[in-house]
Amino acid sequence: MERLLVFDLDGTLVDSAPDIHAALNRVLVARGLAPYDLPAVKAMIGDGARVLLERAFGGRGQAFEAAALDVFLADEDISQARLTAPFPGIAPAMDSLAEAGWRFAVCTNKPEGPARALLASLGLGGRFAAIGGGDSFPVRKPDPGHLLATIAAAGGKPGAAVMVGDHRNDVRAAAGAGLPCIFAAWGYGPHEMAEGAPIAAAPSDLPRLAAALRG
Ligand SMILES: O=C(O)COP(=O)(O)O
Ligand SMILES: [Mg+2]
Repeated sequence: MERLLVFDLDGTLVDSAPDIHAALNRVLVARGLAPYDLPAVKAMIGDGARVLLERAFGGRGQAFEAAALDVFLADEDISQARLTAPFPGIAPAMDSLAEAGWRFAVCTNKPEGPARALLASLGLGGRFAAIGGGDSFPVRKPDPGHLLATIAAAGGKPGAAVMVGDHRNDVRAAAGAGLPCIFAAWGYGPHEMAEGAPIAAAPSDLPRLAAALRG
């Protein structure tokens, strides 16, 4: 059976925090609120754009405004890579996985439109059999339904799939869907979020770990 590696996007495939940081701070500063530093923003990523803004506004003692989410998502930095790039080693790791017969999908809590645009702007869009965004299905990670729907959209089978992600939401979605997850140590989540999942120190570990999980 054809094996499918399902990548999380922000913090796993691409280092998008610098662009998210810049766009978020523009929204805050335009409203007279203090900006955040990059590590603080990395710690707020993982549950989608709306929750990111709720956390950022909440941290400044302000209620979330729906209008701010529209401004944030319309910011070019969210969908056009300016500071964003694939993490070092991702491209060669995908090349060797593809040679070993793996196909790829993306399961991200970022809304699907910006996720697709971002991957296209990096020249990566064509590498994925499916891109499941945070608003593509009725549920999103950590709900396993998001991962299962993405696998189905890719024409894959959960029994031949592996998730790779940098957040507890990725680990829990995979556990709920009954498939293994590799935790990406290069991402934004602290290692405790692996919750016992095998940890890849670098993308170059992925071919070996994925093969061990679905040999
Ligand atoms: O947009 C987010 O908060 C998280 O996105 P991810 O699921 O690709 O990490
Ligand atoms: Mg992530």
